[in-house]
Amino acid sequence: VKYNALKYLYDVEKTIGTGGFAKVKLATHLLTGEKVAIKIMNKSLIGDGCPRIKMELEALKDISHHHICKLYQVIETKEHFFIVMEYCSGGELFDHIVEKNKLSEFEARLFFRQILSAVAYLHNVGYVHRDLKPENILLDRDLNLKLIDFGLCAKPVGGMSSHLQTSCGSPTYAAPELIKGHQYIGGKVDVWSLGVLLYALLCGFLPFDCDNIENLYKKILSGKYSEPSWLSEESRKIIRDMLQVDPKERITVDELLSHQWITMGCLDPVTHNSLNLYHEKNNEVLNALGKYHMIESEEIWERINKWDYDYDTATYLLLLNRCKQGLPLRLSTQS
Ligand SMILES: COc1cccc(Nc2ncc(-c3ccc(C(=O)NCC(=O)Nc4ccccc4)cc3)c(OCC3CCNCC3)n2)c1
Repeated sequence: VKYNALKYLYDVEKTIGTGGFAKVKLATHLLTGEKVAIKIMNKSLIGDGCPRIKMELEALKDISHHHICKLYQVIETKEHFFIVMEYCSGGELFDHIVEKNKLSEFEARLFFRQILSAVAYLHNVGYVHRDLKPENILLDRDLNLKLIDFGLCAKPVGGMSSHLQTSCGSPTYAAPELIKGHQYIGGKVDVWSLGVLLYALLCGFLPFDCDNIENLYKKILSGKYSEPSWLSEESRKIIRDMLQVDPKERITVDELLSHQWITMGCLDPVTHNSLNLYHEKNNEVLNALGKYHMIESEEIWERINKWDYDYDTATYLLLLNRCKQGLPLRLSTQS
């Protein structure tokens, strides 16, 4: 199927993922030749004026963190939303763990610190993820982690403390209070999922797993899981701190940032700060764009600095990415 809205802008290639409402296609941004992931949603499937999509898109526009997949462009037509996102060429963390069976404590620490900084940043800007699982954690070409929210979960408007009723996310990683349908604090739900995630990284299998949902729920509500012999005392402790059934007993994200397991090996505490400057102005990229369009770079910046998430935004952000990796800035003329 050819999408007219993408013609002359992107060369759409294979499908790399399909979810409930959406499918994701690998594509090439024609002006820069960079790979992107385009999440295509059929409006008729989503119905009711798509408020959750609009909420997610507003969230994504606010988010700029080196461990969260970047939004490049949004195209809306009568029947579709096209969400152009950063493409992670390393695939899913899940496949990476499966292939390595389990990670050493050192490797798990490096990965987990990256996920923790992404979640801490999200909470700091007032969003809760609520669907943290290996399928939603991707790897870029340098094995840096990139958090995504493939499942399209709504984000709380009222920031962290608002009690959220809507339950979403896969039960395997879902906190006890979430599956009990109780009122819950979003941030605490993410900590439970982080605990399940770290357990999976260190053990190569899940703490609560079952062939049927009933027993899975019972196990999660019991909070009982096995501790394999190879787990160090510190690993057991941080997992225990996160997999507390009672949210009030559960460690907070802020406490996790400087947990002894996190800083082991003389590592600094994890920070929620992003390495990306918000709406960063980069003169090297502006000069390259100015030359290409034969316009003053200041005038280019006037357009870019509106952050309309149109093709210009995508081009600027893709070139900014290349510039930060020390790669040459190229603008293809065959567009
Ligand atoms: C090399 O082989 C491979 C193999 C597999 C993948 C790749 N690469 C690759 N890169 C990029 C994507 C992608 C990025 C963002 C979104 C998204 O929906 N963002 C929205 C979003 O992140 N909201 C949000 C985030 C944080 C807070 C609030 C809101 C969706 C998809 C991808 O997808 C494929 C799926 C497949 C099923 N499992 C999940 C990934 N795949 C490459």
